[in-house]
Amino acid sequence: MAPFVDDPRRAGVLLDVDGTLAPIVRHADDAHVPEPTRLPLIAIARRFGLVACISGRRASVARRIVSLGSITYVGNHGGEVLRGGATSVDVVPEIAEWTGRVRAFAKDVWSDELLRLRIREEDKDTIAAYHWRGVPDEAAAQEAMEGVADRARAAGLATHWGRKVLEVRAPVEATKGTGIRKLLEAHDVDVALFAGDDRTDVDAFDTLRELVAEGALRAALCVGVTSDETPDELTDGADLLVDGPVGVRTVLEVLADATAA
Ligand SMILES: O=P(O)(O)OC[C@H]1O[C@H](O[C@H]2O[C@H](CO)[C@@H](O)[C@H](O)[C@H]2O)[C@H](O)[C@@H](O)[C@@H]1O
Repeated sequence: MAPFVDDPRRAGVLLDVDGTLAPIVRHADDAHVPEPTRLPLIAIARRFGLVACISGRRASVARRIVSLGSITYVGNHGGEVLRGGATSVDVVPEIAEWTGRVRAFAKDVWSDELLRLRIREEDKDTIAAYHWRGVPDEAAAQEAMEGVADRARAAGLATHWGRKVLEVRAPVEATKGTGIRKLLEAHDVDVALFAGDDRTDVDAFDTLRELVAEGALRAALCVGVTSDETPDELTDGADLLVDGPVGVRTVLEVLADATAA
């Protein structure tokens, strides 16, 4: 932690939201960041050169979940950004062009069978997400989602699997890594850490390491947040593993306490 707390104004703290700041819950709409996590987050947001959330959520929804308006939110896995204090979201134009096709696919693919399996849709504007956490038969739901993913790819769309969620997206290169790269180009920091719990977060790890190799960062720290659903690639890619959102809270408290003076 020394490179981060020695000169916090030259350090970036980048955080995933669901499963990292906000505990995983059955219904996506119920997610929130607990107050004991928000408190050190608010403290470091005042002291560090860059604090941002890099989420698979829409940027505006991520801001609602975290409930801190002063920091920047990169949303939809790098597809959009809501800057600190801003009221409008910037969407990657090439992705925005696909919104109509993603929506048309989502309408076309929806069926009585998906309804019977109790699969839940999440409309993320440029992304259609399908959730099956806690449905009566999760295995059957996941199998049905394999069919949806096949159809999406056949329609020229991209698919991404997360924690009991399938996402159908534009076939445009946008990841948490591309979002972080753009963000760091606009912020003069020497070191950055990222904490995340899912496959999409490994892109962020990779980009931080690329930035170190390119000389754009002096050091990076990749924090993997573990659960009973941790993908192997996240464990393999992490420099440090912490146990769930409570472990992340501890990291934030360490950063806040060490920079309090
Ligand atoms: O990148 P993140 O901020 O971690 O967002 C990833 C996805 O998070 C949400 O889904 C996940 O959290 C839900 C609430 O705890 C949970 O019910 C679900 O099973 C998880 O997959 C969100 O709904 C997705 O849109 C995000 O892509």
